[in-house]
Amino acid sequence: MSTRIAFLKGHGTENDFVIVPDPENAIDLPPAAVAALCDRRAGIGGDGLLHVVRSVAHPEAKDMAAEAEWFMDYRNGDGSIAEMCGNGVRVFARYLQRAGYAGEGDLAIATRGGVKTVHIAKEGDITVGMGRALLPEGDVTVSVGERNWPARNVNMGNPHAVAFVEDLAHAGNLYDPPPFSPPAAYPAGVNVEFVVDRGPGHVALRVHERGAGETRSCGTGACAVAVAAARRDGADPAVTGTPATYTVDVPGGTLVITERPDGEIEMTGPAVIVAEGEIDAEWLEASVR
Ligand SMILES: N[C@@H](CCC[C@H](N)C(=O)O)C(=O)O
Repeated sequence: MSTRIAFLKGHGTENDFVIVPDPENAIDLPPAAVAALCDRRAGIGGDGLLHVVRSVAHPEAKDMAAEAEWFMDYRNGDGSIAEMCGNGVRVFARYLQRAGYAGEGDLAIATRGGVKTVHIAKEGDITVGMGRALLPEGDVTVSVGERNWPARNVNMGNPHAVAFVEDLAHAGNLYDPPPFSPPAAYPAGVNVEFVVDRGPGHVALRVHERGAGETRSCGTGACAVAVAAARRDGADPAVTGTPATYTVDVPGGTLVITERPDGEIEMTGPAVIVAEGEIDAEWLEASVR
């Protein structure tokens, strides 16, 4: 009889994840296994995978264990590693709540992008402190077909290029990464957001996620977009002394982002667990051979 590995499936604004609880870090998840689990036809399907591990049991998180009991070992759907996932960290918190590992209130979660604090309510949306954005200098141009746009570099722990466009349809097919120049701008790849205005403090985006293709939402991307929009709109909170709040519509829902005068960014949005089940360990082993 084959061994079975527990999993759950969840999403935040339809950015969907396979969740693998593994407190003691005992499950081997090489990139091929992650890609097999995230495959939408031959696997469970997901934009990414949330490996739920106690910080003390993971070499990349041991140093954060005093601050945060749990480490979000986040993987993109193609098996690559990413520093941070804004929708994922809310879904991660929802899983911990459901499993009885966390109650209502504030909870610190370790990520490769540092420790994030999540506020868990009994039900409804979850708010996460996303930290500060970095705005690396450098001109970047993003292209789709004959169209080119200047893009703003925003780093939310992971890299983003934000381009304001007239029509989201101009972004075309975002399955493959849109070309950018200079080609060496993002040696480790980049997430690209295309943005239109919907009204004051209200924008909408489509996104190409590094390691996943076009997704229905990206939390770090929505934060990057809110920061780029605030700078464009002359609403930089560090300058005005007033928090800037943007409602960001994504194909899978809506996120609300606030940047405070001290630079700290908060994101609020849904986090839903939709199913739980068991992975056949023999199938998983065979998928990496
Ligand atoms: N969906 C995420 C971002 C996941 C990581 C990203 N694809 C990367 O490679 O940086 C989010 O909600 O932030």
